[in-house]
Amino acid sequence: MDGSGFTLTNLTKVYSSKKRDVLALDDVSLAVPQGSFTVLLGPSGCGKSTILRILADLESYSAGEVSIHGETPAAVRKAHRLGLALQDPSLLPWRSVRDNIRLPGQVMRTPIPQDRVDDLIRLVGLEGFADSRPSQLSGGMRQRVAIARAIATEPEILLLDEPFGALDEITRQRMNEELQKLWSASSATALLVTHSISEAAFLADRVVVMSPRPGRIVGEITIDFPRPRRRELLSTGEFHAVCDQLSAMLHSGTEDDDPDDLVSDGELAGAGASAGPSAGASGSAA
Ligand SMILES: Nc1ncnc2c1ncn2[C@@H]1O[C@H](COP(=O)(O)OP(=O)(O)OP(=O)(O)O)[C@@H](O)[C@H]1O
Repeated sequence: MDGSGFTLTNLTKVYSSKKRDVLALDDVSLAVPQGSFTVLLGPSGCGKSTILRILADLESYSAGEVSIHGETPAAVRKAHRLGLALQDPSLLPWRSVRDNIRLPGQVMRTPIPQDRVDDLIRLVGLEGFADSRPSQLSGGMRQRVAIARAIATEPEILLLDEPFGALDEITRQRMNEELQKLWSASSATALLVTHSISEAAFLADRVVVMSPRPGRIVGEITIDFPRPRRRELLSTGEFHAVCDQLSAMLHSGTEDDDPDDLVSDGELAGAGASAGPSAGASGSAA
């Protein structure tokens, strides 16, 4: 391990099909410091999930370089050093809460000790539900199981794709406080994608703002509200100021947005070959 966290260098992703090519990421460069909590914020279609899927080795990329703690995404995935939670919790319906949380240990052939599984169930507030099936849980409870499963093997890297996107505002905020607690107790490098400005400002050490068509980074803000952050933070002037700054960045990235995300082969060839750093303003807030 080289202590460098994640590094994306001039990353370009083109989704190709017979009908058309979509330039989903255009020359994206990003460094996520080890042990940090970074949030990718942007509107729908800006390529947030594509970045996350590339890091998780679920998607290939067209040009550029990706390094996770000095290694390729494939090497990190094969070594089971990654925890992943997606918008759809994708639990195994025939397994109990306890057995879903134990699953990654079984895949790794390194069983998770029973007392750790019990601790995780307590940590995510599901005491009394260890033997329940996913169908007997609410959406928020299922997401808590998914988060517990993602951190069960104490992964070095935690990738979270809008894990609470389908939840109501109050449950979502509570889950964000829990997630922050769980992450703070670990040493994981976390990357979460969202289109919620307040969620980004609440959770992140650093918010990276993206714009769509093609997906690119338009700026970033360091957020240094002390932790643990509690919901009272949401009503402070400082928090609103950070949200305003993020909102301005988001809008600056979409003002001259071309709604046509289709590009010609010639443009794609140029995009793949260009090697300049992403456009980016950087600032410090709070
Ligand atoms: N498998 C695919 N085939 C073709 N195009 C795709 C595919 N996946 C994503 N795209 C396109 O790539 C672009 C980026 O998609 P991506 O899902 O990464 O965006 P996102 O920012 O995560 O959006 P959302 O917030 O809606 O999930 C979009 O234009 C999308 O239509």
